[in-house]
Amino acid sequence: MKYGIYFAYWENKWGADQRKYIEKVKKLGFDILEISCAALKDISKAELTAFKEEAKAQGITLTAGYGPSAEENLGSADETVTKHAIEFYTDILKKLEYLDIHTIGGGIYSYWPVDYTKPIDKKGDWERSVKNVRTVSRIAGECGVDYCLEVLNRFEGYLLNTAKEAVEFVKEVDVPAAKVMLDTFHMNIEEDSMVDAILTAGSRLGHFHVGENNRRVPGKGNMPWCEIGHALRRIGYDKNVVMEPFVLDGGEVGSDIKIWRDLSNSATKEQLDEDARNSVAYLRYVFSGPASDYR
Ligand SMILES: O=C(CO)[C@H](O)[C@H](O)[C@H](O)CO
Ligand SMILES: [Mn+2]
Repeated sequence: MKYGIYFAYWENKWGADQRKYIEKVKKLGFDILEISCAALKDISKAELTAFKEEAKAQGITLTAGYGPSAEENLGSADETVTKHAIEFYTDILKKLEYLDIHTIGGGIYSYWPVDYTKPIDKKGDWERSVKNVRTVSRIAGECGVDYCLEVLNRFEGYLLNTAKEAVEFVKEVDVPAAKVMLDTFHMNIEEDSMVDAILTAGSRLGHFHVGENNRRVPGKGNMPWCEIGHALRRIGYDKNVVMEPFVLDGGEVGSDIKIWRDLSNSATKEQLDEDARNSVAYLRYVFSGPASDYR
């Protein structure tokens, strides 16, 4: 398994300049930096090249996350929206291919965060989304990218709330590049058992986000990390484990993630870095070992 962190731990804007985090995460002991596709929308070829070269020079693997806007919703009943969404993903996937990024994950079958003041048509949106994710994940496959559908908790999404639903969805899409993505923060709200959810996803698990129950760095909350690691080893998971801590309030990120207090306890930049460094060392230790080993 390779271990990473989402840049937004340090930022309050999705579209922030993310290149500087490549060197930082390398120094902190990570293998991966996860970036937001928001930064790729209007990026120049020169900037893309600089990004790619920096990652190569530092020996860092890049992955991509995204929370699509309502205008990029592949499940929308409005054909203008779904047409625009398909064009948007086609452009992003080509950029990911150029950046040598092989994983995109998030609520990329719908939009995020969902506006619950509007009526929800789960059945209709599911059908439209399966059809349009099929189109987009075929393009992803041609670009060498795994299109990973993140299971989100009920307050952030309504189409895929459990691993079981995501497996059904991915089976209906029936394209090899379309995979299930789990996130321990969301699983903790929706799943009966963390272990059973991972076993349910099995070989379809394409990407894995880790975070505590309150979205602090792994090791600072109450998640059963030993059992989670054991379940990942049981399914032979050898892909990416990306931590997605959110501890800073304020800005676009604080508002979308619903951070209404400073979960960092007024941490300095150095303390935030130190927490990330210790957390990835902890995860490497807890998640390693033979499939039969609980320790
Ligand atoms: O878990 C998540 C949201 O709660 C998602 O992984 C990301 O935050 C989202 O895709 C935004 O990039
Ligand atoms: Mn996540």
